[in-house]
Amino acid sequence: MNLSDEIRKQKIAKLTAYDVRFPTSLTLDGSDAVHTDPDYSIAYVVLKLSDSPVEGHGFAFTIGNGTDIVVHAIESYRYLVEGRSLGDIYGNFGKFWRDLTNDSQLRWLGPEKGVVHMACAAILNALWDAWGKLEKKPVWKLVSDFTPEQLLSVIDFRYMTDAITQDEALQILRTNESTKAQREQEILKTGIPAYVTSVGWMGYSDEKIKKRCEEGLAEGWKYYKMKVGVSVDDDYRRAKLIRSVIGYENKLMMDANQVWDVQQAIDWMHKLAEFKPLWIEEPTSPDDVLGHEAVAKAMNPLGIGVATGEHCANRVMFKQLITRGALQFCQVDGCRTGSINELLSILLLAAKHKIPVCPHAGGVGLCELVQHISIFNYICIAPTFENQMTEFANHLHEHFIAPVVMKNGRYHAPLVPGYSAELKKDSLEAHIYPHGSVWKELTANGQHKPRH
Ligand SMILES: C[C@H](O)[C@@H](O)CC(=O)C(=O)O
Ligand SMILES: [Mg+2]
Repeated sequence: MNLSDEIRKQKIAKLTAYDVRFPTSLTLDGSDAVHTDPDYSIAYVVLKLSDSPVEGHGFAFTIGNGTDIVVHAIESYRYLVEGRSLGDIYGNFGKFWRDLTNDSQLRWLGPEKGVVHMACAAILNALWDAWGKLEKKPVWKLVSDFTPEQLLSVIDFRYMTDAITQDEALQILRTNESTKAQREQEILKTGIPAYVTSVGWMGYSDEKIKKRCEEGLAEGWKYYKMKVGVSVDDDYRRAKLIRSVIGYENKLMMDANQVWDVQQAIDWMHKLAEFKPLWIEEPTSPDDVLGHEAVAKAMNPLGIGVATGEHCANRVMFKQLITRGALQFCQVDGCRTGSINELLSILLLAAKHKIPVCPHAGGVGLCELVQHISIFNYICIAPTFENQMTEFANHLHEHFIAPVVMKNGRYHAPLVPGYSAELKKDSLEAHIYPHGSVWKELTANGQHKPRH
């Protein structure tokens, strides 16, 4: 990896982690069949450097209670991060990724899954943010400018080589190399396609759903997602309502958030099939590869795909799902798997199998992150927008220093250096849990009761 001396000499001087929560449960933004009252939250990492005012900011997304556990886990990795030079980290990022995610004792809590993996993702996201800022590039541009060989060097291919070899990955990247510049110009002009989730959260009234769909149409949206899975009669009524507003020329997707047994998913979706959903998302347990495969087989004749990924812990799970034909839409998440290093291996595997990647972004800050992933995926790995769109949820963007820019239902490429992950100072301070001003006030007036 080519690194300037300026970058190489920096050390990570300090890692700080914060528990930051937003009270979205008050309005039921983000609610679904199983997460009925989420408070969108992040375990937020700030990395200070030894010889530069640049800071790396990153996070893992959570939905309230338990964010403190992720913060604690992040702090357990401090000894591997503080004092490390950036030359050492970025110079061989694949190796650093392995050092971090496979700490010989902490790995027992995963490995590469759950709270420890989310903690690693938050730290790695902050490192990518710092790298982008030091190179004065948004992260999508930083990664897109890598040569195929440099790109491969940040990936840990262990556990993937039976599904995709480094040579196959190199081939995919080399095939796209000569036309990268063209696609970069294209996305700078027109952005990338997106779909909107915030029209159909489970806790919204019919009136609110109708209004949100009408607003969506006026804003130029073509793809809409609704939550399903509590009552089939309610789902039927809501799907009919949404279709009556958006018509059949626009696309509708459905998300069950893991609520069903396998056969129940199949039966339920037969009842909703007349609304022609493009996909059913998370029909059953996120770990149930065979279950997803069975649902996919049953949905195929109905023209409905299976989408999943927001709860897929790592590349190994994606390997099972993709190679078994158990998903038709790959919903990688910017914080659950091990950041860009691991995402790259999943994107390459998806490209090998011609599976569209539609990153998950229903949360706080996820849209800010995943726009980078979709952009470099399009530029370097999967140069198509056929069924390949990025989720958008219209909440809490105002708290970020460089929020997403949406126009006509499309993300416009972020131009600010870094990973778009940095919170405004005031927002951070006000939302720190439980002592930030927002939480103090909600607790004092009885709108919030701590759950422990
Ligand atoms: C709890 C989250 O809001 C979840 O419902 C998001 C999700 O499933 C999605 O965006 O997709
Ligand atoms: Mg979902």
